[in-house]
Amino acid sequence: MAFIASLISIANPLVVVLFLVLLGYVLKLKTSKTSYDSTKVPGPFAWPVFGNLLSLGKKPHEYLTYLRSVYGDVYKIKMGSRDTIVLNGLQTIKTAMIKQAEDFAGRPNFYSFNYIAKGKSMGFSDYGPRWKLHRKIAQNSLAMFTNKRNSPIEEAIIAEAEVLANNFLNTDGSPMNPHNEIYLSVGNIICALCFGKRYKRDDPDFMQLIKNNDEFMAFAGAGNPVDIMPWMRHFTKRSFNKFVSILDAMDEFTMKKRREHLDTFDPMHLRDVTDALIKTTEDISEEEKQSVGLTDEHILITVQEMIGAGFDTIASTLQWAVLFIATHPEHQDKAYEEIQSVIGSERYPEFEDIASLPFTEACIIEVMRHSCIFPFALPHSSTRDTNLNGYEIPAKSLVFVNLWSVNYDPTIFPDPGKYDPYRFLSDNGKSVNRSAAELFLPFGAGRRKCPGEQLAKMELFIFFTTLLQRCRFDVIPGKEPVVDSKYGLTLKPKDFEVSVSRR
Ligand code: HEM
Repeated sequence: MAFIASLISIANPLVVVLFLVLLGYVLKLKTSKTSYDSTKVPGPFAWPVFGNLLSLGKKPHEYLTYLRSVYGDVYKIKMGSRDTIVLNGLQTIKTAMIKQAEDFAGRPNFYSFNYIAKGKSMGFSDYGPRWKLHRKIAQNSLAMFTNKRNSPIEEAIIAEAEVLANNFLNTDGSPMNPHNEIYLSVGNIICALCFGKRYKRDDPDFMQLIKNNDEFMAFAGAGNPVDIMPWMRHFTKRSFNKFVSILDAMDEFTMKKRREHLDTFDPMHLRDVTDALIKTTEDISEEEKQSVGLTDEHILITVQEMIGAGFDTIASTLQWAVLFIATHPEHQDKAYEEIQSVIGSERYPEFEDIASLPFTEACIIEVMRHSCIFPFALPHSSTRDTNLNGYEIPAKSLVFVNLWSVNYDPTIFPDPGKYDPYRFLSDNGKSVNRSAAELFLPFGAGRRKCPGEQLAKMELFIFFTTLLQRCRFDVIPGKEPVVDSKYGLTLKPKDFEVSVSRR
């Protein structure tokens, strides 16, 4: 009691009131009778106002995976005052995302989602007829340029991989951080896809796009507290306005590109995703659009989504790839020998080589498992009252899909912290073990599964194989990289340096 009296004498009355409310809350919890109901989702104690936020730590995916061992595959935490269901483990996540696909295909109504792509994004909008049509349009416009054999995008990736390998080799064995060059190359592929053009590194438009993207990632990666505690918008106005101004710059950039495209648009010759979307606005009838509430603005702004989703994801994965390969010279040499025996050094790798390079492909699959760049997919929401594994889940619950709990499940992948491509090779080592590769879900599953999977696989394979064909990556003695991640919108490796020499 003396402690409370001295607290009252020194503290701000508001803090004291808050303290007493918390104390009352804890005492009430301790004294109230708990009646056990097996259909109620279990979970840890949550504080008022902050819920479990303060326990998440710097690596929320690791903490939430630990909670799986206490509460099982389905449990509840509070993000601020918001109930959040966390789904863990391969079978439970597949049941929710595939068997009960409609029940869990929603997105939460986060405050910041109203501002991304002027609130007209496909990826951040809730499930329903408008989303379905929007998703179909996005998927078709991507597929037009990424699924075809000899697609122009494949040519652009091959050319850009050569640029990347040469720029690495130009460092002449001095210590280098691969981050910037990888970002510029991957950014150029997104530009080729969306705007039909690869840029010189110092082109002003290209530099603007990279700047916008960097700022967006830095801001969004730090998390928007207003999403889970909307009342905080009154205290974070200045930083939220900064976020909105970054989004405005991104809108302005895509509008400018759209105007340029409209000046030279030819419906018989679609050059890129922007053209494909312009044509879609003409092809779909007004009645169909109106019946679901989709506008031309929704359709055209989809290009911004491709840039946002297709840039950081692939660039982060490639950085991880360089890190793992430099720290595992035995795997690097084996992949190099495989590439030499199948492709040699006279021509550059193409996507169809993937079928003849099982070890190299296994190295990439293991990069995706180990790096787990999306530990929680994107936030989901339940679309109706439902039941999962015997637990009742109310409509509109915020749902986190813990993909990390799958990639790092030791019962599926023994010693999960080890980079081991052999996990994904068949016993005779002559082919990829496809069943093993299906034991984790890097692109999510079900209705919201990533529509960029095909492009991502093509890009990762061509960049990775070309780099290994041309370059040797070594760690720098005395400056060995720490294999660890920075938490953000995607998990990225902590900064590291390697040296590059010619093969
Ligand atoms: C290594 C590369 C990539 C990985 C690991 C990845 C992974 C993911 C994951 C886990 C999701 C969330 C799924 C969910 O919410 O359940 C997602 C969504 C999405 N991804 Fe990717 N992605 C990659 C590359 C790309 C690329 C290249 C594009 C497009 C150019 C793209 C476009 C999208 C879009 C638009 C969504 C939202 C889908 C929706 O809500 O319906 N992604 N991705």
